Amino acid sequence: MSAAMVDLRDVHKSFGSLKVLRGVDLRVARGEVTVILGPSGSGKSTLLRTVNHLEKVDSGSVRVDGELVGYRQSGDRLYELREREILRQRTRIGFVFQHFNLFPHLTALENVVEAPLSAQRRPKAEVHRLAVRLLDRVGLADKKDVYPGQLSGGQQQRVAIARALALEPKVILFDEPTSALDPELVGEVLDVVKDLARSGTTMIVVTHEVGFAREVADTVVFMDDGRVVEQGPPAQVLDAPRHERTRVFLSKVL
Ligand SMILES: Nc1ncnc2c1ncn2[C@@H]1O[C@H](COP(=O)(O)OP(=O)(O)OP(=O)(O)O)[C@@H](O)[C@H]1O
Repeated sequence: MSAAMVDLRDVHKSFGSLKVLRGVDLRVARGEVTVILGPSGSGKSTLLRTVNHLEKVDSGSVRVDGELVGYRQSGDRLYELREREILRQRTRIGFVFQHFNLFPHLTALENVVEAPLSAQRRPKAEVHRLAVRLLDRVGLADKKDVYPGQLSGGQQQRVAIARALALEPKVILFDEPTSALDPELVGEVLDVVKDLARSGTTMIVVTHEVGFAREVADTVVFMDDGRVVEQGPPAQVLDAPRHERTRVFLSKVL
């Protein structure tokens, strides 16, 4: 069993003949923030989606908090878990998408309480108190009864973060959480993610925000062409990259 909160070993994934992940190893320690950078199409989103079994791996293994994701092992054989078990695992792996994916017909508060009530069957009063606290934490205490359509993109994304936190996940995965936002709204969302980092939330963040990576990441991973090309502390990967491909990428984005 691994001490890492997230542990990927030799993960391969293809779509038809397109090899998108070509043997990825990734370990994220408890309480640490890993930022994944890389060119468009390098496999970052696909990698993130394998962590909660939104994509099934072709080979290799994914573990979260020591538990194999999506499969049960018996002897040498792997059996895919039933849908219900997969959904149970997903409740402990938060996911924040580029496009928020809030329910438009539910208020901010109702969006936050939905999964803890339906998937975790926790007591209503407790979940409501938690949701009010979380909306306050993301700076939206006064918006709890407002529908997503009346919120800015940055506010919607902050509701989505509160919704992920409400499941009390072991890790939160962020897939380009600010890419769909107007530039002036990026900072308010990154500030919430920074606050989570300070409080010791384990996170994997796919982003193009190199400044954020420098400030917040414990580990920066640079991916290219389905492989982890380089990983290490921000000062190493961003300021003294060892690989030519990392240098070329950074020279384009910095
Ligand atoms: N469900 C799918 N079916 C077929 N091809 C896919 C699927 N999902 C992703 N791909 C392809 O896999 C490759 C990697 O995509 P992925 O989204 O993981 O890259 P990325 O590094 O996150 O890129 P970006 O920064 O543009 O989001 C791309 O060529 C993409 O078109």
